[in-house]
Amino acid sequence: MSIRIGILGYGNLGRGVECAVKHNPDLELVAVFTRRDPASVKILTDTAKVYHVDEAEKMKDKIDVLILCGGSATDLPVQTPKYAQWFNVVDSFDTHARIPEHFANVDKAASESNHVGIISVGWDPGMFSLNRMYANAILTNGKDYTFWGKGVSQGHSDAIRRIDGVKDGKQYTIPVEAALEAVRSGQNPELTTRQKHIRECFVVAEEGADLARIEQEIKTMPNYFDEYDTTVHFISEEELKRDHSGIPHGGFVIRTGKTGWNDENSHVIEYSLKLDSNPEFTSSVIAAYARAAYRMNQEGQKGCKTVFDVAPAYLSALDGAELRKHLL
Ligand SMILES: NC(=O)C1=CN([C@@H]2O[C@H](COP(=O)(O)OP(=O)(O)OC[C@H]3O[C@@H](n4cnc5c(N)ncnc54)[C@H](OP(=O)(O)O)[C@@H]3O)[C@@H](O)[C@H]2O)C=CC1
Ligand SMILES: N[C@@H](C[C@H]1CC(C(=O)O)=NO1)C(=O)O
Repeated sequence: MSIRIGILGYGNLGRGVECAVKHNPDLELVAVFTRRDPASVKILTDTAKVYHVDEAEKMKDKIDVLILCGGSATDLPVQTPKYAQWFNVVDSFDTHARIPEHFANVDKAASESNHVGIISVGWDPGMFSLNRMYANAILTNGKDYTFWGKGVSQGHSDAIRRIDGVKDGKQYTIPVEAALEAVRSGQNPELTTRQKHIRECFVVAEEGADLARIEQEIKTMPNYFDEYDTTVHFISEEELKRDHSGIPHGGFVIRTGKTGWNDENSHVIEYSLKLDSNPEFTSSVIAAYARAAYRMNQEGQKGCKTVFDVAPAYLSALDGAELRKHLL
């Protein structure tokens, strides 16, 4: 029997999840929920329907896992705990500084309703988090670094679009070459947040909007831009569509460490991603964790989980001997 999936929020990530479900034969898309007029939202899966979010609770017995695809800046802090009352949920919440608060809110709702809520699923947080954790557990005497880009951060782009007077926008994260070089050459440098990345924003402003205010709001935005050197370019909708239509990204986690009685041996662990489509890759991770959420709940588990709490076998559509073929 297929695992019945619902999507709440139909943007880049929502479209990516719809596509990821197609690539997972044991998953079936049942419904897409939106805050907009459902008639205005066109999906590509003809066996599913679009509903207004107000209809979601009525479908709690028709959906095994609801995937929250809203923005982290303002949507998920409200939506994930709300819908965890009625569903197993998975989200991609990535406002790193607010994850503890989000975890507590989702854990309360999911525990009380006997559901599983897996938060902060994707690549960072998500797969990069897992690899940082593995590397630190293995090379206890070491140092690690995370670099992203050059690519489009969906979280930062969503945060820009939420600013009053912004019609559309995209944010590129760009690693600082000197920092990359110092890490790769094994200098183990101490680097501040500002020394590792710069952020470049391309913004389409509403007619008559106060551009200086928008630029200031972006540059001083806590948890997103205030610790970075950020540039803001105001462009037309046509230019954004023509020059910035893709959502590529990537990056890597690297940890160097030493072993031996006198630290005589050095080791390097590296995990890297090169993504044509940030949303489609993120959605592929989410689809695997939706499978896990369903299975864990079927075993009687409940409450909020992160990628650290999910045994890898829950993620795979394979089991038993087929799964163990990955050991070979
Ligand atoms: N952990 C990780 O590694 C990653 C996390 N993310 C997270 O995913 C979040 C979502 O990113 P993304 O999907 O790019 O954000 P979008 O801005 O594309 O979508 C966010 C929400 O906005 C609404 N929306 C989308 N398009 C429109 C439109 N044309 N008009 C009006 N409303 C619209 C949708 O809700 P509705 O349908 O209800 O209107 C949608 O759920 C990011 O904020 C980021 O935090 C992303 C990538 C990686
Ligand atoms: N959550 C990020 C995924 C990675 C990319 C990123 C950044 O460019 O700052 N941080 O984490 C996203 O929304 O794209």
